[in-house]
Amino acid sequence: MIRYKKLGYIALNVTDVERSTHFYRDMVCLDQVGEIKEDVAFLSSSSDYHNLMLNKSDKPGLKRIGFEMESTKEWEKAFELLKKEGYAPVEVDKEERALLKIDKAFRFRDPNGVTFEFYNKMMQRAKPYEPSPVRVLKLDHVVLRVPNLQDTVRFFNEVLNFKISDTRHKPDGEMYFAFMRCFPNPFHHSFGISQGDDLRMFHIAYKVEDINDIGIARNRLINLDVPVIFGPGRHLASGSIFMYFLDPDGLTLEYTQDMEEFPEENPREPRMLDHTLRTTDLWEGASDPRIGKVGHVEV
Ligand SMILES: CC(C)C(=O)/C=C/C(C(=O)O)=C(/O)C(=O)O
Ligand SMILES: [Fe+2]
Repeated sequence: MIRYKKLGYIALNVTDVERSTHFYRDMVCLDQVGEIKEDVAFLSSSSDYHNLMLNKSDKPGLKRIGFEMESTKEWEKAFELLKKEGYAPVEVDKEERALLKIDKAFRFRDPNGVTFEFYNKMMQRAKPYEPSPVRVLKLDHVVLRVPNLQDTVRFFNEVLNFKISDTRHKPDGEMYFAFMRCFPNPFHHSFGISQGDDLRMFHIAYKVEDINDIGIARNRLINLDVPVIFGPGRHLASGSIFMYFLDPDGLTLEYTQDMEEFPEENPREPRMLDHTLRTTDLWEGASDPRIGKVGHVEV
């Protein structure tokens, strides 16, 4: 069974790289790493060289999702496994790895055609990351909407060894959402998958230090007319306090805080959770219809 370190980075497509770089730097409070070159920007929320890559495209949304493996041995195991299972992993060439500041990497497509990159390690920055005024701790999770949830969950669980933390169900019992963690990373979900009519990125989330960061962020966003579209509230599934807002292209971002963690040995069983608003938000707030609307997935 293959083992992961964490959700490593997200590559987003944005319509105006400079505008989005300023937004992710000044409003989301990530570090811009290096200058914008050839319409590509890198931002970081840790000592990693980057956790967010911005690329120019007229279709804003997701380009790919990068996971860091626990070790080079696990990276090699993952490559062999995906080859054996017929997912045709392709190694990333030296020039691109130099741009991404990663050592070894391969890409493959999941059953929906979404590009995933698995890498063994990323260059670490000497300069400490000192987020301010919103204390962002890490890239936390990404959520996709897919046309076939059952097959997608099966692939991530049975082939890729992601664990199911919880699922949500309609009144007739049908599953419509799965929260998955990249084993043995303890956090409740680094990857969420929702049943949808089409393939779309729903949101990406950054973890912040505490409730003060959510309050500070809310006022800063509202003062600059950035749409805050849901929250603050508390999700029942992970137990986290959340707040969702929109980036300049209308992509949905979430700040999250205080998510449940699972032990590697003897974790609790996944729960079947209902579809009610109270399960989505224990504080019963309403979400704005713009949530998750923009999020083209490059396939
Ligand atoms: C709206 C979905 C179905 C939901 O319940 C979301 C919950 C959580 C959580 O429990 O943390 C998320 O972070 C999320 O999917 O955004
Ligand atoms: Fe989320």
